Amino acid sequence: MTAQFWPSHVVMEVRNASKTYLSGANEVRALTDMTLALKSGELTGIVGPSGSGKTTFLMIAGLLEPPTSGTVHFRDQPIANATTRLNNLRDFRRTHVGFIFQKANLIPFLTAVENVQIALEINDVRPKQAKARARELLAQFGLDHRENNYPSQLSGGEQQRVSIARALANDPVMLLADEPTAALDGSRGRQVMEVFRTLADVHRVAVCVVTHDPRWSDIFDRIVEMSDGRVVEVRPGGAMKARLQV
Ligand SMILES: Nc1ncnc2c1ncn2[C@@H]1O[C@H](COP(=O)(O)OP(=O)(O)OP(=O)(O)O)[C@@H](O)[C@H]1O
Repeated sequence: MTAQFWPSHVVMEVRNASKTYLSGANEVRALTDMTLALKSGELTGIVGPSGSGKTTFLMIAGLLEPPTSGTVHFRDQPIANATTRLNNLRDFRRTHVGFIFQKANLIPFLTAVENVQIALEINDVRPKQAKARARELLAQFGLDHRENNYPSQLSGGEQQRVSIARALANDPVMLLADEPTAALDGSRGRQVMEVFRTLADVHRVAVCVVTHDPRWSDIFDRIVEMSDGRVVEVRPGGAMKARLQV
């Protein structure tokens, strides 16, 4: 039996969430009554025009922004709503959620290996083990020869790969990525998407990727299309279609 047929469960669910930002005197409605569950072992792509609320959804699902109304549930237990102090969930985020943003956001005065290592040490992994794990992760992304370089000495694509290694350091149950391949060339981009596919299939991580790039649609289980702060369509991606045809 292959991994993809193992039962999956809902890891994080955003329920009936709306989000309004204040922009000067104006209110901007970024999400309207959005419900979406992210399941273990599932690779979800989120697509939609600029300003449709994709990043806002990731921020709410990742407990970096509270919804204005609605709730976020972790394994069926409510974990956040409009009144939750998200600072109190910092430890929870560190141990359960991996984030990858458009920009790598590495710490400039730490080397590549130290940038990954620190994510482990914050979670009480001993320095020696943390370094070994960090080196292993960097090697997986073809960065073994770059581990002692500082971010300013790395290309944009290399920096992004370090940030992916950092996001995976603590074995998150959920990985949220916002345009992770935007700074990568085609083959590096595919390599990253294939890592996400493996994380979902083998490690049963719930992976959710915001992307504008139509080349990856074959690799997703499902594609969620957003428009104007709402989900307008959920369709099977290529991975799910391939399975249905087995
Ligand atoms: N911090 C903020 N303050 C004010 N308005 C915001 C803020 N963040 C997002 N918005 C607004 O909310 C709406 C949704 O933004 P969001 O970034 O979620 O869209 P997106 O689909 O991710 O866009 P893109 O593809 O351009 O990244 C937009 O109108 C945006 O301008």
